[in-house]
Amino acid sequence: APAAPDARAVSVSPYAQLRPLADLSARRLATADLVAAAKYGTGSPIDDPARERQVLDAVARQAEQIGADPETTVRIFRDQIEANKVVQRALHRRWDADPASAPTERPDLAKVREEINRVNGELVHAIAASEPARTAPYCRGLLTASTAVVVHERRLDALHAGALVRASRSVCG
Ligand SMILES: O=C(O)C(=O)C[C@]1(C(=O)O)C=C[C@@H](O)C=C1
Repeated sequence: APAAPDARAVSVSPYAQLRPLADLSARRLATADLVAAAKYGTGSPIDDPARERQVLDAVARQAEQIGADPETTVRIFRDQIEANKVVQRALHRRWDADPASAPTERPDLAKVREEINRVNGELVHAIAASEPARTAPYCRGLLTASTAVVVHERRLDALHAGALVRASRSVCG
């Protein structure tokens, strides 16, 4: 039988539930720079529907295993993926316009995906543990605050800050 959701979630403050979610989203978004560099100049498209399917199937399974809602989890992950693509597209445009700013080393996409998989697993848990906060009427305000703190702590530029907001679009509700 699937394990019950983390019982501690109900006793952790709503802000303390959303904060790790925002931080993990930012960590996942940081991988977009590496994916963009891995694909740049190789002809590999930014959009990889087969890989997206894999990611969404895996997180749905992981959510079920811990007794969390797979549909909510998938919905939130679709936004994580969209946000990742926002960053990749912007970087490719920037590098096309200014080749001197393009990366000089090409990361191994398989390695980057291993990191993405690790963050995905942590995100599934953070989504599950934040259920009370995500369904609370004050979720929006706390999410905005969490996002602002993460933007500041991680010194995110406008591109990544905007993408982080995109990533959290369907967290509340
Ligand atoms: O793994 C990739 O190729 C990525 O570009 C990352 C990612 C993701 O966010 O997981 C984003 C876009 C692709 O369509 C597939 C997956």
